[in-house]
Amino acid sequence: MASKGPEDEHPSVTLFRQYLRIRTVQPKPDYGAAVAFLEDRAHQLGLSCQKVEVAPGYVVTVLTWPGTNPALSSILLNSHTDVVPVFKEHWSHDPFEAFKDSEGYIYGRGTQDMKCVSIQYLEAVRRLKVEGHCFPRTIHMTFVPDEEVGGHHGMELFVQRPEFQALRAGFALDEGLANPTDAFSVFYSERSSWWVRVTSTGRPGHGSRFIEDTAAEKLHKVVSLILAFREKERQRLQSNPHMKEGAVTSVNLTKLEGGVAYNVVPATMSAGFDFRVAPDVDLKAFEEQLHAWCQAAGEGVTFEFVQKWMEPRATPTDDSDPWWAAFSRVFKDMNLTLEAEIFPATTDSRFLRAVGIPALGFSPMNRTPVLLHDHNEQLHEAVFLRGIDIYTHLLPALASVPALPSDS
Ligand SMILES: CSCC[C@H](NC=O)C(=O)O
Ligand SMILES: [Zn+2]
Ligand SMILES: [Zn+2]
Repeated sequence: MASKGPEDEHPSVTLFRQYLRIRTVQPKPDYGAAVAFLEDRAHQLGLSCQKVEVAPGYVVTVLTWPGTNPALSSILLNSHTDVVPVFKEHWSHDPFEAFKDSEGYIYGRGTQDMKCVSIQYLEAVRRLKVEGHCFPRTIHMTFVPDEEVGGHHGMELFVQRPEFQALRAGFALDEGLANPTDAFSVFYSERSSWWVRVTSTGRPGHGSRFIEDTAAEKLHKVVSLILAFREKERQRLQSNPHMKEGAVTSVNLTKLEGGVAYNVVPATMSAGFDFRVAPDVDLKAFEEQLHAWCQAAGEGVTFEFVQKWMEPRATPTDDSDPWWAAFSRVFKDMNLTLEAEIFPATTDSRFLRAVGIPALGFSPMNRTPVLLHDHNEQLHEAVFLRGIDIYTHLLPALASVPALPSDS
């Protein structure tokens, strides 16, 4: 596909590229610049803009398009403003320049995760407003900080605030993942993150000796047991072509710590694991399993949680659910294929679902490889623009869902 020159670039693409150039990159995101950009958009679109500082320096920006029936609950369109760091030397273009190649591929951190979605929401609302539409339900667009490091200074705090209650959200959309095929992925649940530090203690001594009961031997045992479990889950996924990644539990050994010198046997060593526990797992039983692995390794092996999510929830995906019916109908009408899945990592949707708000994770990117957090993250401008079309069909459908028992 031939690319248009800058003079005839679609204005929504130009806006997307402007937003990509804002360096909201962890660990020191320029949130001030993002909030200023969003305030400007609110002004351009004639929308009210509320800023809620959930922690010092952490602002949630809320743009609101009021509905015609204030008695109804609202639609919440969520996106996070931060992006993950880059290894610049591995990129073919500056990740914060929003370079577009001659074929129309836009390179940049956040092209998929998830600055595309933020701009698609804004541009879909703009188009619908310009065309003179209005819908019964209010649409709120929330732009939150801190998602990429866990949302503890973002959505986790926001859902507890009176300003959040006042939004009266009945249903939410948040991020999903690209899909390399013709189909679009939608996520109705997600795995629970359990970050676990296993600490092993044992007898120290001189590095030249056969010391009994060392911390390292016992740590090795735990690591082996956990990696054997990993292999079992990997096989379970691989042997079933219908199974998606989010349906099994994954684990990776992500940290190893310990040791002071080559010739000193250390008394303590530790290993860090990133578990992503599938939503159908009995969490209490799984914690018992962690105890059992440590116990099997020997005396003095313990574990602690660095991150532990205990409230997995699923948003209904049966046609008797009015939100799902409205959402999926749009895809049927547009002749697009939807694949409903469990999100393999975590998103801010978990905080919304935990306070009882049904949420679907959806980033409208088909025919696109999954490149979030990867080098050369990119998105084709045609896929981006098609995403705006999809939202211009989705928003009217969702914001017109008739009154529900939960609305009163
Ligand atoms: C559990 S907090 C970390 C959140 C992070 N979210 C997106 O990548 C993730 O690792 O899934
Ligand atoms: Zn994201
Ligand atoms: Zn991310």
